[in-house]
Amino acid sequence: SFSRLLNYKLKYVKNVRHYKTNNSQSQDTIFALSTAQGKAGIAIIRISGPNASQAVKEMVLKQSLKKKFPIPRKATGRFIVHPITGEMLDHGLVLWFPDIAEFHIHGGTSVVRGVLDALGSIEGFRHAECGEFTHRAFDNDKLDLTEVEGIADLLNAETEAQRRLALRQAQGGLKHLYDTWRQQLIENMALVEAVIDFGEDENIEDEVLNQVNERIKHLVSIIQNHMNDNRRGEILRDGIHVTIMGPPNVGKSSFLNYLAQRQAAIVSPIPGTTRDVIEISLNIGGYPIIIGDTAGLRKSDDIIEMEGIIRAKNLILSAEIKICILSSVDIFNSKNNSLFNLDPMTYNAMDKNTILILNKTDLLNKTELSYLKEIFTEVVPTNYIFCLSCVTGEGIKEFLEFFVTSLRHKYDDSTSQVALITQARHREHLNECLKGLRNFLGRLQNDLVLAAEELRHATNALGKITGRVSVDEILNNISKDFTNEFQQ
Ligand SMILES: Nc1nc2c(ncn2[C@@H]2O[C@H](COP(=O)(O)OP(=O)(O)OP(=O)(O)O)[C@@H](O)[C@H]2O)c(=O)[nH]1
Ligand SMILES: [K+]
Ligand SMILES: [Mg+2]
Repeated sequence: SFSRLLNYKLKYVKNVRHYKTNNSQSQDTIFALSTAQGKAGIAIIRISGPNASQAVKEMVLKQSLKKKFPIPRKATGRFIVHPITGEMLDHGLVLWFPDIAEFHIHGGTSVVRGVLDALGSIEGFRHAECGEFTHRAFDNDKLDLTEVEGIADLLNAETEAQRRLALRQAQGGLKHLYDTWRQQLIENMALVEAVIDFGEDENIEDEVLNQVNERIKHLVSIIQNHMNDNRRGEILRDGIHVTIMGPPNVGKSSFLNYLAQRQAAIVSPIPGTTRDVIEISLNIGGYPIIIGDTAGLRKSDDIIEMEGIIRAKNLILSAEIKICILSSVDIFNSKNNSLFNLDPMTYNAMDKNTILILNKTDLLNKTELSYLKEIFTEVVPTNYIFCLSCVTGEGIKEFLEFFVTSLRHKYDDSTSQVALITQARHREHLNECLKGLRNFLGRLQNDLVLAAEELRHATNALGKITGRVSVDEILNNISKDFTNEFQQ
């Protein structure tokens, strides 16, 4: 009956998650130095493949009185010898994880060379290609693409925020999410296909399709929510772009140098000193910041300065955070002029989220300063105004406290329930998936076959993120088995 067939189909797709690809390359036994090149206290050599245990047998057990194979996942101190000559190479720790052996040896160049050469002399063993261990883990379904990306990001992480983000992904945060969604899609697809192939009772059909409709609608809203993250993950992974802007000579380069704690940009009393964009990477409160100093904005006839201003404007447009610097003393002195003589180029580049810094406060007294702040607040579009001095450092601590708090507010990843999207690639495929699901919902009432095609498309898009086998393959298998069962 129809319901029996449905059950069968659902049972089948439950196993899809464990569907595996076979790869002949993974038959070789490979080895490599897993720790960094060069002299070090300890070096770790890893051996992986079907014959990995051979390395332990030939280099640890053969010449030893202790013939017992190491207990899995337990480090044991052993002599390591050359498999052919029997020459003693080192005394180190041997670890056995089924399919992978590790030798933890002394990190001297000659010791490492000796052990690697010895491994190479074992029949069927070869040195691993770059990234081959990870590749193999992917082929063996131990890691999916997002986990591989996470591990790469973990190696490159320079700040705490990047490390947290990468670790979450390396541990399967995204994989789990996308696999769950994909599984749901496949289940729903099986239902739709069952109706297409074997639907006979309109009541059951309607009931099944209504159910599918509801579930897909729900999933659409979940995916939308997931994507509605202000690109936090992607921005954190690449670094948060902060641009310093403002008129000439207000202390933009001085501010950059203060944050960098070095003379990264040239500072001089001559307006128009900075022309090229100067970008430096900083770790501010655990967040990766790429901060750019720019040419002072003003009308100019100098072609080099004009080019500098064009570059400044481009950087301002692409900034995630804009810091506008003005000179408090200049503004104070022009307080009777319209708009404080504020150049329209600078004024127009400001918006309500711009952080405004009134620099050079060491040249004003307290009364002048608080008066200035009070009247100036009315003129600018932002509420974030800080008074500081790049010469005395006064006020910079307060600015940094605010800055880190607002970074946490905007980019904190630890409050998110699920892992964050970290690459444009993920977003593209998710968009593709959403498109398919929306089309599916639109077509469900009119053309079931076309609708099913859209669902398949959406499922494939998710599979592309995790790098899992194409859905067509799975479904062909399902259909084949299903038809057999039906005919019996
Ligand atoms: N008194 C005082 N002088 C400052 C302060 N910050 C910068 N200056 C001086 O202001 C002048 C201009 O500083 P820069 O850092 O070159 O200013 P800029 O905005 O980068 O200038 P351009 O690159 O030419 O647009 C230099 O003589 C600095 O020493 C400050 O807080 N107090
Ligand atoms: K200057
Ligand atoms: Mg400058």
